[in-house]
Amino acid sequence: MDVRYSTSPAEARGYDTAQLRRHYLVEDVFVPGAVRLTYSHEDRVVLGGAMPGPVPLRLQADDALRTDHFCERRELAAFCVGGRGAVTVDGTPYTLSRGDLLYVGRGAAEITFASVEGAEPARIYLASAPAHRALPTTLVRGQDVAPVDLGTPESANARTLRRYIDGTHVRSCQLMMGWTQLAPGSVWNTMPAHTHARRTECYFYFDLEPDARLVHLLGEPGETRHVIVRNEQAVISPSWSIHSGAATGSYSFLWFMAGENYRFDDMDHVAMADLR
Ligand SMILES: O=C(O)C(=O)C[C@H](O)C(=O)CO
Ligand SMILES: [Zn+2]
Repeated sequence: MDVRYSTSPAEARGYDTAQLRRHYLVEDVFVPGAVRLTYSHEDRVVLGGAMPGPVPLRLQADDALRTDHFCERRELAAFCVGGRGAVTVDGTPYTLSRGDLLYVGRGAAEITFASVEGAEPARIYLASAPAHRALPTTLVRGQDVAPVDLGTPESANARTLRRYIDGTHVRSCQLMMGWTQLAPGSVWNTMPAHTHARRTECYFYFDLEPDARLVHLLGEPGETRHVIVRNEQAVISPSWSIHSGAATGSYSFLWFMAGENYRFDDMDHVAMADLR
């Protein structure tokens, strides 16, 4: 497990490109035949990916957690980004197609990932946070999540947001998660920008063409920095950081949050005039 320490706004002001990337960018989310995880000390979230080949992959606890099982004291969301996957939780299999999400409650002991035979290998994005109680493992089909349209083509930020985990379809302790898809021709997400001092948020960008790049903005509103992101990479945003981006082509992203409070819309909005 790749471990990332928390960072402060004062430190981030002095980071060069390599330091910004080392602290905030997660480059290799999907590695064939592996589960790759990053543990962040920001709200103790874990993010990563599983890309099972013919052999099922087991989700291990890792020394960073010092528990017997990964979900012994945490909850997990597994979102199918591509292919068809089977996630088995304590003997119960759930089949996921692109756009489906499985929430796994605290206490699940044995979690494995497999690709469905004959289908394209599954790419399953993983997001996790500490949990104070056990809530039911729940499968959410993408088609059952209501879309909300945001932005306008004139502002190049027309996009559709789907909230998968916000207390409606799934009860969770801390995790809030969703999928935002940019409309053709629109490139900006989350602008005007916001922070939420109460929570860490991570973005996982996908559906970019191989040569396309996304400029992800982070940092305090008055001291922004950027990282250049390619397809299927993730960015960790500490609670004091904006999280916004524009790409050279169309894309999608998964966002998840964990920390204090459980209200999607308790953002601290940033006026355009305050961005630097
Ligand atoms: O497109 C957007 O705007 C988003 O998806 C915003 C995220 O959901 C977010 O930052 C929630 O705090
Ligand atoms: Zn946010």
